[in-house]
Amino acid sequence: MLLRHRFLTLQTASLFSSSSFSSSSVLPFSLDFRKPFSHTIQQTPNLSSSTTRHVHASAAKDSKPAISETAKFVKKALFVPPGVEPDLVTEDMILPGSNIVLGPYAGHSQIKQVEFVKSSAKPKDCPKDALPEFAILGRSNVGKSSLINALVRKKEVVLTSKKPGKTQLINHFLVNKNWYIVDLPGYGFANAPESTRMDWSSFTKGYFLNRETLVAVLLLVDASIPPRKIDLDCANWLGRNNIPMTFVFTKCDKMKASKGIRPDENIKNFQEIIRENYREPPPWIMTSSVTGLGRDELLLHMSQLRNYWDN
Ligand SMILES: Nc1nc2c(ncn2[C@@H]2O[C@H](COP(=O)(O)OP(=O)(O)OP(=O)(O)O)[C@@H](O)[C@H]2O)c(=O)[nH]1
Ligand SMILES: [Mg+2]
Repeated sequence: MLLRHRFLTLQTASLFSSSSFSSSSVLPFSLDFRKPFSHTIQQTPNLSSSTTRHVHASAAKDSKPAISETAKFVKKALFVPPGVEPDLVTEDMILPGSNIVLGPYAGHSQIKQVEFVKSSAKPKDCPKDALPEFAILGRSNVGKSSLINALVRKKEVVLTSKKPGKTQLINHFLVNKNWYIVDLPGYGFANAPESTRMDWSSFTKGYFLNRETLVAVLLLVDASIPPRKIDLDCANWLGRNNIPMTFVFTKCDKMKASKGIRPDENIKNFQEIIRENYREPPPWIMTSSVTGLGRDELLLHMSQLRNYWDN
């Protein structure tokens, strides 16, 4: 059994209902922590979900201020990690700009040291030292390499480019000598025919399916453009294959986004689709590699996933 299944598993549920994503082969999924930490929110959340009520009730009981705009924006579809009782979630446990509740497994999160280890052309060539790792996945040009540079606070640890397709190999970066960040090739080149767009999977498919040390995939989604089918197709593929993931919205600094739609609106629209199709909400977080938005929060989230995985 893959080690990552000790941490969390994505489960398939009923068929997609959204017409834009309807396909007989497309299945939604939900997050489901395995025992002994099975504190998931049970039903499809909406504005009046059980979690919301818990947040409100808890805040009222403790005479805390009313729920913040951020928490409202989260739309009450919280990601509750292992070790947290959903009934006891309070607003101050939610990471700003995300739906992620911080739990007891969160720990040391800052990056003190990072070193490039290797580029692998094939999944079987990846490091074999069994350290936990996070894969950075997303459409070409979404900002994968930039996010890694922002996380490690180095400008050029990873090459970035205006030209899509810069990252061609599986690149392993060792952090603090005990976990990896993995930069992957992007999928969905603009202008490429649909048939070749998902070719990334033939390259990285083996990696996702066989990498036992994969704690989670950070699936990057560009918040400066409206939701793309290919991103949801990718999320769906990961879900069907029980690969844990976190949605990381990038380019949230681009407030003058294309087509006059702002990042927060794009994210809300994306959330609407997610909420329609997922029984349990995956964790998601807003980031900007330009301003550093979400950096520390994402690292904290990664620390709780990693520490639980290590446990
Ligand atoms: N404004 C803004 N631009 C960004 C951000 N992140 C990345 N970019 C820009 O987006 C472009 C692509 O960034 P990369 O980090 O190279 O994207 P990538 O996903 O690694 O691309 P591939 O390796 O080709 O798949 C570059 O011009 C970056 O400067 C961000 O948070 N805000
Ligand atoms: Mg790149």
